[in-house]
Amino acid sequence: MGRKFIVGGNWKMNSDKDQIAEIVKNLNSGPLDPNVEVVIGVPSIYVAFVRSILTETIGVAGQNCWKVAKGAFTGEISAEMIKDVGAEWVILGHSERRTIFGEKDELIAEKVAHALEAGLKVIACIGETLEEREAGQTEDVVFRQTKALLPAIDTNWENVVLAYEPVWAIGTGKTASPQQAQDIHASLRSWLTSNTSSEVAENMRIQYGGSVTASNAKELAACPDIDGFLVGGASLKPEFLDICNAQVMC
Ligand SMILES: O=C(CO)COP(=O)(O)O
Repeated sequence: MGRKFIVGGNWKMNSDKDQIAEIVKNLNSGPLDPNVEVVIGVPSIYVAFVRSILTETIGVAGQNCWKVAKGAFTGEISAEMIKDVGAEWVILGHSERRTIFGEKDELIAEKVAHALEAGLKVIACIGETLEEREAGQTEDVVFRQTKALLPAIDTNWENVVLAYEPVWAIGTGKTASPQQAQDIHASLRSWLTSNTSSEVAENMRIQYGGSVTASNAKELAACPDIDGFLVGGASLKPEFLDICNAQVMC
């Protein structure tokens, strides 16, 4: 069986209740390709609201969580809480968490381990900065970021999706070319073969993220190792449906 295409929307810190009602109305009315899994990452405070109005065929994700279930961590939210209010997924290790909030590989691994233990599925993000790409370090960086996750994931690979998001392509309008993205996805898959198992590598869904829009989605979706997208800005717009349906339209 092939890998099921999976498209995530990452709303980041955007939207209010009125805008959410509008976006969800659009998603609920579709049409959505039944062969594509769709998940939307919403601000935690809106998870319950989104879950209550969104069609059950679309998953809901938190965009971050803390690494333990409960305790004296003022301002934090646990994986258990995200699950309790109806989300099935959490996005972890996003480059904005890494750069703005200083999250390191080790902390991200702890979060991934705990989220999986709590019963959430995880979209784990990796990706190089422009400086790292220009210094020829792209593979070193994404392999290092993925390696840090291995003990955290252990045998739980079926509940993990990897999102390759080159930092220089996020929110910049500068998409990786299909070839650039495909090259890294293929290298990651062969790294997974060597460092996990050929079964894990073959089944692992690797999303591409970074300025994905309805106009570049089809070409990217046609690449053999691109198994979906993680979409920021365009996930707030009606074109998100076209991105979700990109695979059937190519
Ligand atoms: O960060 C992203 C998704 O997680 C990508 O954001 P953009 O699609 O806005 O570039």
